[in-house]
Amino acid sequence: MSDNEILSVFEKLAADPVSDDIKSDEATRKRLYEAARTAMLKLESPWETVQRLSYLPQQLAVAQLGNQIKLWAHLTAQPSTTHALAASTGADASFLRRILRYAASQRMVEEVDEDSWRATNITASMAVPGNEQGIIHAAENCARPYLALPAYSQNAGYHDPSDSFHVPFQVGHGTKQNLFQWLGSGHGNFEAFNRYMRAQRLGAPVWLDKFRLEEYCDLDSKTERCEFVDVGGGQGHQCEGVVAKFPQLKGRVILQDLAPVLAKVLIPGVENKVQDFFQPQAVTGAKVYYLRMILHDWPNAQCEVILKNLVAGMSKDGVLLIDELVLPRTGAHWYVTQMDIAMMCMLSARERSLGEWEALLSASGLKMNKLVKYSEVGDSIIVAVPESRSV
Ligand SMILES: C[S@@+](CC[C@H](N)C(=O)[O-])C[C@H]1O[C@@H](n2cnc3c(N)ncnc32)[C@H](O)[C@@H]1O
Repeated sequence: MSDNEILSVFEKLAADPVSDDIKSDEATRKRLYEAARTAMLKLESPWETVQRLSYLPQQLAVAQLGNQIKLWAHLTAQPSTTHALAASTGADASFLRRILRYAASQRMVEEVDEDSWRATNITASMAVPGNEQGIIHAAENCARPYLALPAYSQNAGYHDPSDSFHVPFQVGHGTKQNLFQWLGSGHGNFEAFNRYMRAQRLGAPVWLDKFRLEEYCDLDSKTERCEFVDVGGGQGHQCEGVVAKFPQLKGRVILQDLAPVLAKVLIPGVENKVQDFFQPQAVTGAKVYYLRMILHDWPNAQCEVILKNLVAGMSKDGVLLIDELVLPRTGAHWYVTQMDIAMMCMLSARERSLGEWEALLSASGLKMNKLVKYSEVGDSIIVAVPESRSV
């Protein structure tokens, strides 16, 4: 293909609306997105690189501000003018024009004409309630720790942190508490954290679509036995999913987390039980203990405590389901690598490769029985059983 042909393909892609065929074919859309993203980065000049990196935090700040004044929601509802938006948001027109002009240059909105704007796919995405919470969580809880990584490392040495009380988080927020203590004692934005944890995988592949939970739970159980415990289950969305998928499930479904998290959660068919996972597990002998995005929050030493507490409470036929990312040996996706750095900065934690998972399980008295990968980027269910078990 000649340079001119390449140019016309890219220009057409940039100018035209995304075709319905591409929109309805997620695999092709993703391939195109990744290819265009890589191509853009390959084309970048040194000046463009420094501009992109230096002003990156502005995107997050403007995204949050637009949600604060419902700018994105107003524009998603209908195209509008600077003055009409000033009237509906309460912001000054001159201030708003500058925000909108920046947003248009990032395709967060589209500039139709002078002082005339309409929504893009990005405007609408920013206004989705779960994404709005993600933006607040990133801006208020995470951004300072990320930016503190160099200062922290210069002082602490350039190695993996291993203690959640000594990570960029403390430097960024000027605190001695770790993330969960800090959020739980009224700092930062706990509500945004909790609501984003619930929403962050909306639209992403769901483990229950690929993993056959019914092979591990007794759907017809007539006993009081607990069939499913979501350990550190947050707002209970996975318990909710289990109950919705298996309405016939008779056994108990239990949601565990810290008291402030469970305070406002009420899901029909799900029992709430306050449980600190660093303490012995109070619900013993359950069929399935499920941990989603828990172990990636902690360094190995704490993960071992969490896992050993579960092993001690497991009966002969119980299993542990670990719902986490598994890093490939090479070519990890940007979603996974940015999550890994987030875990490092916020909690001294990490995403893990297959070998790292196996080592952690073995150190905790467990072994991997099965691995079911349910997303392209590596979301997986690791089925683990006590090491002493024969299968
Ligand atoms: C990253 S969130 C994951 C929540 C949920 N499993 C999910 O997938 O959305 C980590 C959860 O661990 C909980 N947590 C933190 N420390 C805990 C502890 N010591 N005992 C029990 N839960 C804890 C938090 O309150 C939070 O709900």
